Order: sequence, then C-alpha cells, then structure tokens
Amino acid sequence: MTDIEKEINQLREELDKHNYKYYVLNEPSISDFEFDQKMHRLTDLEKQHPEFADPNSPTQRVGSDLNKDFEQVKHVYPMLSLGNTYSEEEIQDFYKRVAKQLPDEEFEIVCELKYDGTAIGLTYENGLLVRGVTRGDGVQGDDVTANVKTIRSIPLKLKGDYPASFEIRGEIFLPHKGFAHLNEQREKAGETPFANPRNAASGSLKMQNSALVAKRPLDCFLYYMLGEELPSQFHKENLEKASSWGFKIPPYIQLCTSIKDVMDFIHHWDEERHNLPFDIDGIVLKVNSLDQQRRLGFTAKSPRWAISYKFKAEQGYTKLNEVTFQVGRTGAVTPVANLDPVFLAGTTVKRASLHNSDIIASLDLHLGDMVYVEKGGEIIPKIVGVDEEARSAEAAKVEFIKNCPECGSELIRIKGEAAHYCPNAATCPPQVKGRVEHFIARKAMNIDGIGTETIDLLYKNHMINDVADLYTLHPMQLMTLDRMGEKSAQNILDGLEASKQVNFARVLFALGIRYVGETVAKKLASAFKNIDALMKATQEELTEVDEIGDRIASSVIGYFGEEHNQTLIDKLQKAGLQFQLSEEETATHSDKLEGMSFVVSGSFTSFSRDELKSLIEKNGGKNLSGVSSKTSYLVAGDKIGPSKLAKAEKLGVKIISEDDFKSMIE
Ligand SMILES: NC(=O)c1ccc[n+]([C@@H]2O[C@H](COP(=O)([O-])OP(=O)(O)OC[C@H]3O[C@@H](n4cnc5c(N)ncnc54)[C@H](O)[C@@H]3O)[C@@H](O)[C@H]2O)c1
Ligand SMILES: [Zn+2]
Repeated sequence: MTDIEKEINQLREELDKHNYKYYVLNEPSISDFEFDQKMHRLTDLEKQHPEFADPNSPTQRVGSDLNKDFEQVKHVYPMLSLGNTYSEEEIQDFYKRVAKQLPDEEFEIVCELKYDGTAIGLTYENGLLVRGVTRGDGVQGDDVTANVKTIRSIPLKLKGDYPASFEIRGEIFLPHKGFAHLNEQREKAGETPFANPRNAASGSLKMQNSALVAKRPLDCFLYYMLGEELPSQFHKENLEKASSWGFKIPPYIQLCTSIKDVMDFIHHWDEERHNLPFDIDGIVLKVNSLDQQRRLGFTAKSPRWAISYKFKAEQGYTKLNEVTFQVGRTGAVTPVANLDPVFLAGTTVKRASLHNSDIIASLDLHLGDMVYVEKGGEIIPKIVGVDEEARSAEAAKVEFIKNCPECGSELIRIKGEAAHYCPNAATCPPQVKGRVEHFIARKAMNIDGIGTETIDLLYKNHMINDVADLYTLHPMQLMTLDRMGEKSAQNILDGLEASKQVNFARVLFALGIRYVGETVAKKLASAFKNIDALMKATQEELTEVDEIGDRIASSVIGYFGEEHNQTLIDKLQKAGLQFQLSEEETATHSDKLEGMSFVVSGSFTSFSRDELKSLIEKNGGKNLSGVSSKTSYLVAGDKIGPSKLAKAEKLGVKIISEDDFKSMIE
C-alpha cells in the first residue's frame, strides 16, 4: 500500500469514527474546525488520486445519525449536507460559479443564519403534521414523530391556504437559557452535563420517552420547503407563506443581489451572533429561484445552489496561573490549566484541558504564561497557543508530576500511549470511587438512589472498597449515613436487587475494563457467552472477534490477569449477578454459520448493515472488517466498496447477495 493510500484509508476511518461520535453518540471529541480540515484534506487527496475513489468515503456521504431504536423512513427528497468553508474567498468563488452556470441571468442569493442544532424534515398532509424524520444517512432517517410533536413551536395543525401535501425542513435547537437550565438540573442529579446546546438538542430528540423530551425546552426554526405544489417558485416567498400557516420562520433572512450584500451580511453576523439567544455556527447562502436551484443541481452530498460559511471558533487571551492534575476512574491523569477568567463565546472560562504531557511539552508551557484558548466541541476549552514574548525570564516550565496526587504511587506510562496512569487501581481513592460511579450508571447496572455524594460517604465510612461491597450493604448500615432515611436506604437496596437481572453484556461493561465500552462489551458477551470462557480467552481468540483489536484484547487480558479482579468477579458471581447469556439470549442464537466468517459491504434493502452483522453473530458466524484469505463470504450490498470487491475476486472469496445470505440462515 502506498503512503497516499494509507493516509486516505486512515482519514476515512477517522472521519467515520468522528461522524459516529458526533451524530449518534452526540459526544464529539474534536472541534468542528479540526473535523472540517481532515475532510478537506481527504477531499483533496481523492481529487488528486481518483484511482482510490470509493462511494462509501465520508466525502461522498452524509454523516449518519441513524439509531437502531427508531423506525427508519425513506426520504421523499434526499436530505443532504451543505458544502462548507471558512474562507471568504471561497464564498466569492461560489458566487462566481453560480453566475457562470447561469449565464446572462439575474439571480438572487438568500442569506440565512446557520442554526446549530439538528436537522428535521416535517411532512404535512391536509394541514396536519404526519411525520418528523431526522436526516439519518441522507437517504433514510429515524422516525421521531412522537418526540417532534412535543415541541411547542412546531404546529400540529396549520391554518390558511397550505398545499395538501408538502415537506418543510428546519433545525431543532436548544436556546441558551434552556440549555443552562437543563445542565443545572443534570448536574444536580449527578448526571454528566451536555457539552453544548447542539449535543443536547440532538440527544434530546433521540430519547425513547417522549414525555421526557417534552420537558426539554427545544425550539425549531424552519428554513426550506419542498413539494409538488408549492405556493411560490422562490425559496424566500415560500418561507413567508409558511410563516402565515403557523411555522416559526426566523427573522434573520436577507435577500442579496450582489456579493457585497452577501459579505456585509456575513460580517454583520460574525459580530452580532454573540447577542443571539441561541448558537449559530455560520451563515447559509441559497439561490432564491427554485428553477435555478433545479438547474444547478446536486453533488453526491450537497446542493450546488447553496453553501455555508462557517465562523472560526473565537479565541481568548489570558494568563495561566497553575496546572493541577486529576485522576480519573481508569487511573489516567489529566492535567488541567487554571486560568485568569476570560469571556469566550458566551461564557466565562477559568479552566482549560491540557490532555497529556505531550501537549504540555509541545506548547512549551511555563507558569504565568499568556495563552490563547479556544472552545471546540467540548465543554472544557483548550489551550491552542502561547504568547512567548509575554513570558518573563524567571518563569518556571510546567512539569508533569511523577507521583499520583491522590495516593502517592509512582505514575507509569503505557508504551504507545500519551496518558500517564496511576497504577494503584485497587486502592487509589478516585479510581475506586470512579469505578463505583461507572458501575451504577444508567447504561451499566442502572442502580437508582446512589449518587456521587452517597458513594463518597460510603467510601469514607469504609462501607465499600469495591463494587462487590455494594451487595453486602445492610439497611441499618446505610441509615447511619448523613441524610439517609429509611426510604432512601430501601430504594438503594431495591436498586441493587434489581440490578441482579441486568444482562451479561451490561455487567461486563459495568466492570469498567479499559476500552471495553458498551459495544465492545456486547461483542464480547455474544462471542464468549460466559465469563469463564472470556477469562480464559487468548489474545488471538479475542482479536478474532469483529472490531476487537490488539489494544482492547491486551486490556481484557490484563484485567482478568489481576488477582484482585478475579476475586471481585468471584464476589459478584456469588452476589447473583449475570455472568452468562440468558437462555432467551442463547435461544435466539443458532449455529448455522458456525466456523464461517463474513465481510459485509454496501447497503441493503431488508436490514441495516449493523442488523446484518448482528444476524451473522447470532447465527454463530464471525464478522471481519476486511477481506482476507480467511474470509468465507463477502456479503455484497448496493454501492459495495470497489476495493473490497476487487480483493474478494482476487482471493477467490465467495461473493454473495443479501438474498443468498437470507437463505443461509433460514
Ligand atoms: N466535531 C466532530 O467530530 C464532527 C463530526 C461530524 C461533523 N461535524 C461537523 O458537522 C459538519 C457537517 O455536518 P452537516 O453535514 O450536518 O453539515 P453542516 O452542519 O455543515 O450543514 C448542513 C446542516 O446545516 C443545518 N442548517 C442550519 N441552518 C440552516 C439553514 N438556514 N439552511 C439550511 N441548513 C441549515 C441543517 O441541519 C443541515 O443539515 C461538519 O462540517 C463538522 O463541522 C463535526
Ligand atoms: Zn493514585
């Protein structure tokens, strides 16, 4: 493989991962700017090397928010992304391109704000809201109608002269005030606050319980209408009409007839955006005439008649006072910069994350430095630069600590990793408490009634030293704790009792083995079926499981190799937790595909790719990520990756269709 091909593959993989974190988990780990730069780089490379083109590349597809918990609906009109740029020059290029493609014609550009939330398509029949669907993968989206109906600014019934059938698209978002209130409540309840209003809005829209969605102060601006019988052939007029039927159409729209008007609009809002009661991340330009829009058409991913100009994250300039070190649940030590308060993008910033010692070294940080901070996708902003000229001669270099600030153990660094760890997993207080917090969390054992404060008290009073101790708690013991009444104590005990029914996969996740998240835990549970088999598994057996690489495998082996973990599992087993698949879980399993391995590529009509993969596992087969001589079958869907196809042909791997596959498991 050439270096170029390697870089392309790596970028594709990285971008796929970030899309998933952003759209499905609502937990981005890099800033939009960094994401967009990677996307830009990949687009350039693919342009220069058309031989590596792939219709599945993230440059060719809309980042997908599809979620298994919802029913999927095909869009009548594909729901695409927008081309974006951070450069004013490219906005001028866009304007010139449109002018060139519409020779001797006048055209108007509608400038709008780019609301930072999550896209929604609403279908109305005879004046009634019948469906609300997310963008999904652009072709089909998640049906979130029940949740959409709880948003007050979305009309359920229209008034006036609306067409019999049409779709209107817009952005569901959370205004600042609602966001602040929501996070306040979450923090009080001991839940993790949302990183930003966008994540909060898209997370809220994907909740399973509409009654809870109704409590989130979501709002919705509509920005585009589609249908066979629209009131006007101009985009802006359609929005004005929609407003008269009862839709919330934002007032920040301007018709522009010159590039100067467009630029003025951009400059105005680059300043003014800080006074808005909600987040925007840029400006959208759209050609006003629908006829011209049709003639300009679309690329695979976005319309040629629109573009977005994105604002760069705002930078703050302030003084670094101190660096403190926090120890997390896995023992990872995170350095945190304590700053002079600085106002940045709507909030006062006092702390910034420094991630690890490499970052401190690459910034060459000194105490008292004047630094530049920026907010990315995360709550905690980061230091992006240092003003070296402002440094005093006697300023001391920031040194990473050698010993754990909580227990004094000497820190270690695992080869190939950036983080420092405190190795004292067994008794380092934040690690012990952190593991209990993780264990009881909703997605893990889901034990009600215990919060961070209770864990603190239990630990301080020597009632728990590990998660298994939770199951030995007595009501009388609990009631000796501060502010713990009989009812709350009983509540905790009931929660613990109920957790004994939690399935094996979640128990595995709850153990908090490094790198074993929810998905990995599910894969391990269904591959090994019980804890004994998993504890005996070798590196090789582990990495044979789909999506389990060496890093995860070593972590699992390391975990079960520790004597105190073996004792812990033993205690938890005796307490009655589920350490094997239930009969019901095994009953849905067959061994029809025993000993066979599959690579799945492309898209399918009867199921999503994930569903297909899970069917393979349930029937005893194995999923592989790439085609190799070990692959038994390549299940080929629509738009299959050409490189996978070519490789399968070369190696003589059997290529089967969706229907062939179905008949194998019948
Ligand atoms: N940080 C990360 O890890 C990460 C990962 C994936 C995507 N992203 C960010 O998301 C962007 C891609 O997301 P995208 O494909 O949704 O594109 P986009 O957000 O850049 O633009 C398309 C979206 O803009 C929204 N929009 C808001 N106001 C609008 C208006 N007035 N008219 C039309 N549309 C409007 C719509 O929801 C539409 O779906 C990337 O550029 C990146 O910045 C970040
Ligand atoms: Zn420690």
